[in-house]
Amino acid sequence: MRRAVCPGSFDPVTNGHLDIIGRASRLFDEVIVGVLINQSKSGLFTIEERIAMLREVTASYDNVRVESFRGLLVDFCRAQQAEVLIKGLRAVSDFDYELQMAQMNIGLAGVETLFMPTNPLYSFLSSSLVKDVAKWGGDVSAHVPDLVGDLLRQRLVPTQE
Ligand SMILES: O=C(O)c1ccc2[nH]nc(Br)c2c1
Ligand SMILES: O=C(O)c1ccc2[nH]nc(Br)c2c1
Repeated sequence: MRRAVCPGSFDPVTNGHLDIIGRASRLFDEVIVGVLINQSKSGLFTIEERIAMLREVTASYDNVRVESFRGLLVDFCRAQQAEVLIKGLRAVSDFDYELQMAQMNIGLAGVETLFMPTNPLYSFLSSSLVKDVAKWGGDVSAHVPDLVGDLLRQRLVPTQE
């Protein structure tokens, strides 16, 4: 059983994330989307909300599971019996940090990291950019699943000038 973990904050999930998750689901028997519980940073959406959004938008993939985790990513991989991490790469600038993490994770627990080039359509996307644009009333409907767009609008009353 070939399992892969796809980690992130997913605050919220974007079309870029969904592209990576969908492509990974076609390569592995099972993909576990790991939502990081990060005590030091409070996000826009709660962990439960992020998990609910992810489960909703990945419902059509029968081999994708969504779980949250805290602490070391490699411990989560071991607990899930996943040998591989899957990460999207949007630009060369992503690679520096990702390479460092990948080398650490191999060293820590022999967990491999496979990088997937993001669809060029989404290479400028990030959850934080989407939140910033939505906060000021910008239209992000092309960049996030409809469910997420609706929740963003509900959560972020456009900030008045
Ligand atoms: O949601 C995040 O923080 C995040 C970060 C980095 C990421 N690389 N690939 C994916 Br999918 C991904 C998700
Ligand atoms: O949403 C983010 O912050 C984020 C960061 C880094 C990322 N690499 N690939 C993807 Br998809 C991705 C998404």
